[in-house]
Amino acid sequence: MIKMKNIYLIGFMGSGKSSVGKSLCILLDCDYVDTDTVVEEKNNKTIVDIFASEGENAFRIYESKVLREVPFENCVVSTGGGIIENEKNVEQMKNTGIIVYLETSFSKIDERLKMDLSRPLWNQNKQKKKELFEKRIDLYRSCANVTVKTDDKSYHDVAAEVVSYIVGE
Ligand SMILES: Nc1ncnc2c1ncn2[C@@H]1O[C@H](COP(=O)(O)OP(=O)(O)OP(=O)(O)O)[C@@H](O)[C@H]1O
Ligand SMILES: O=C(O)C1=C[C@@H](O)[C@@H](O)[C@H](O)C1
Ligand SMILES: [Mg+2]
Repeated sequence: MIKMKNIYLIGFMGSGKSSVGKSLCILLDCDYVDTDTVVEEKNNKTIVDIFASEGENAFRIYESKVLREVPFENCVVSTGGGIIENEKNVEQMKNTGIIVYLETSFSKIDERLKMDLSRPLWNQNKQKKKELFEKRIDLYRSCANVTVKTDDKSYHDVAAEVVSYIVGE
């Protein structure tokens, strides 16, 4: 079996990292890790509960630890929206794979996450969400090897576009 570099999907909440990741790992027939899911499984708590009982900093420590434990090859990794806020996380993703930024507009994310209560940093006023979005855009752009716009595409189409970039690498 030919081994491939990891593919790390980054982007804001609701950009489709988890949805695209599942589709992508089927297309590439490789392993799959969703860092948010692993944090929840390891702690036996939802992300909402971790934020409420231990705070965001504790979540960030769990998240970085999970990233460090991901195998160094053959995985599609759907990351959490804030993983790029820690430079060491970015360094590790750069060293072990290709970073794919799923670029999505704020208005599209707002539409997708309208009823969502499972993301503590989305569950705050619109001004704060917008500020977080603006603050992170440059971080996502600066560390990405590949950027795929998602606004008017299904997540299957986004996954297929990622494959076309990877095959062309
Ligand atoms: N390309 C798309 N078209 C339409 N809906 C989408 C698309 N991508 C994701 N969604 C929807 O948006 C919601 C959030 O998607 P998803 O959980 O994959 O985002 P995420 O980037 O993993 O978010 P988080 O950073 O919080 O983990 C889901 O309801 C999903 O079905
Ligand atoms: O953007 C963020 O900071 C987050 C995104 C989600 O994937 C989760 O990692 C958590 O809700 C925090
Ligand atoms: Mg996700």
